[in-house]
Amino acid sequence: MNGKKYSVVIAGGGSTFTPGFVLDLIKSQDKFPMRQLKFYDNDEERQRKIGEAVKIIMKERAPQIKFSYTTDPKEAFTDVDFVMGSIRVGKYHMRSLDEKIPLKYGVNGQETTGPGGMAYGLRSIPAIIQIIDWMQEYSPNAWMINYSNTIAIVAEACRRLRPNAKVINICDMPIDDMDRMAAICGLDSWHDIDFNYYGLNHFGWWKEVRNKKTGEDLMPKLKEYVKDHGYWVGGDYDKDTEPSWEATFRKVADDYKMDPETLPNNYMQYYYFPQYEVANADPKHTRTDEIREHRQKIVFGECERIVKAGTAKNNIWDISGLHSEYIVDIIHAIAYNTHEKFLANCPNNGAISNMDPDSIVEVPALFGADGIQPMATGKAGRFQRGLMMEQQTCEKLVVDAYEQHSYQKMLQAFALNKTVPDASVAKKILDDMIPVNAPYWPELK
Ligand SMILES: NC(=O)c1ccc[n+]([C@@H]2O[C@H](COP(=O)([O-])OP(=O)(O)OC[C@H]3O[C@@H](n4cnc5c(N)ncnc54)[C@H](O)[C@@H]3O)[C@@H](O)[C@H]2O)c1
Ligand SMILES: O=P(O)(O)OC[C@H]1O[C@H](O[C@H]2[C@H](O)[C@@H](O)[C@@H](O)O[C@@H]2CO)[C@H](O)[C@@H](O)[C@@H]1O
Ligand SMILES: [Mn+2]
Repeated sequence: MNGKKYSVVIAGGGSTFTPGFVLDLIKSQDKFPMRQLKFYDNDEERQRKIGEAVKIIMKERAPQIKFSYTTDPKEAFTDVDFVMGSIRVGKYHMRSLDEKIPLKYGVNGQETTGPGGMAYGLRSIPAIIQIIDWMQEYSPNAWMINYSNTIAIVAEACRRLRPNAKVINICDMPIDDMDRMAAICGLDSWHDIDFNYYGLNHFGWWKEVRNKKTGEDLMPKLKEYVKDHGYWVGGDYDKDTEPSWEATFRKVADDYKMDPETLPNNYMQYYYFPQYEVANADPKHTRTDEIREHRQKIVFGECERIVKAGTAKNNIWDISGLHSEYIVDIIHAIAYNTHEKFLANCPNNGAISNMDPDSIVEVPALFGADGIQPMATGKAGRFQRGLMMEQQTCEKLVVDAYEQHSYQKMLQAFALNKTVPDASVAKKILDDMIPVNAPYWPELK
């Protein structure tokens, strides 16, 4: 340990994941000692509901850490070592439209994939760039660990618009999938697994999965299980897993059959089976509605209970999810220069030998004080490379649309996407999305 105590700001303090992240930071004071924790949000009321509960949590469990929350960027981003990006531009209101507008035209509506994911990505670009600029102005030595989606598009925008910024774009889906692989193989957690993985964000495959301790190749055992059950573990492991997530993890059994040489990221379902997605969607009740009825209700209800009770004793986050442990691991690796292996979304530069150097890819990387060192993953398979070239071109076209304020580029991004059957459908979806995204998108001409 270097004796230093760190200062962290969560951008998106009103995020449903904030309390869990805070509890994990508190739990990790031995490995990541802190002197200050701040929240920043542009929705004062939403953030206050979480902030007031966290104030009680901090007083009871970590009084040594100075806590505050603010909507003032200078106050938020001054004197910090790490910025955690957890914003949702347009909030759930816009996510609901990302999901429902495509479904009006028989196209799957989803948070980070298809037209919904591209719409979300275009909204996120200016907000993330702004946060990067505030960080660089007020705390020039800080690192930003960005979770804010659509990661693939945000990462391409960072590559183009802020190539030297200290930002790492991460995703916890492969970690969640590997935690399931560990459970399937009778191991404790994803920490017991070594792996070779490549792809784009929410669009990837495992080439190798091994027992980190013994070196045993776990792929045969996993393939035998996954072909029937996907990544669904069931029992105690999945006692709190929501029905739509159960369907996703079970669907991996079909995703896997598209290439039995590898194991798929569960997001492949949206690209392999778009007709299945539409057939099983309810245009009037999408994932956002489920979250409003579940995660958001639970999180804000628990914060209200804590404030009313005046204590955080026995709160629901004491056994926190995977989401935030992963982030704490990453921040620790950078703070203490451990060069541990995680996954990052970054410029390819040869990590996948037969993809363009300027592709944004999701690959294993060593995380340290100097940022990330992406690892060589070898060649993409012919099937995977074809899929990736199309998808990453869509992602690049969205950033073209942002930079050039171009309707044509955004239309091409939608029309090229594997989830959209016809350019005339792409146009209808885009024309419906433009007015509702006016507060967030550049004007597309
Ligand atoms: N990378 C990953 O694998 C991963 C995993 C889980 C969640 N996420 C992402 O984390 C983010 C938070 O998720 P959530 O469901 O908790 O969202 P949420 O809607 O509950 O909270 C997001 C917060 O961001 C705030 N916000 C929106 N625009 C802002 C801006 N310009 N500046 C400051 N604050 C702003 C909102 O007011 C809200 O309080 C989303 O982008 C989600 O997609 C990513
Ligand atoms: O529909 P949501 O909002 O529940 O989830 C969308 C997000 O799903 C993934 O994150 C999961 C994560 O994989 C899991 O370990 C746990 O932490 O829950 C997260 C949210 O459910 C995905 O990686 C994110 O990018 C999505 O935003
Ligand atoms: Mn993700």
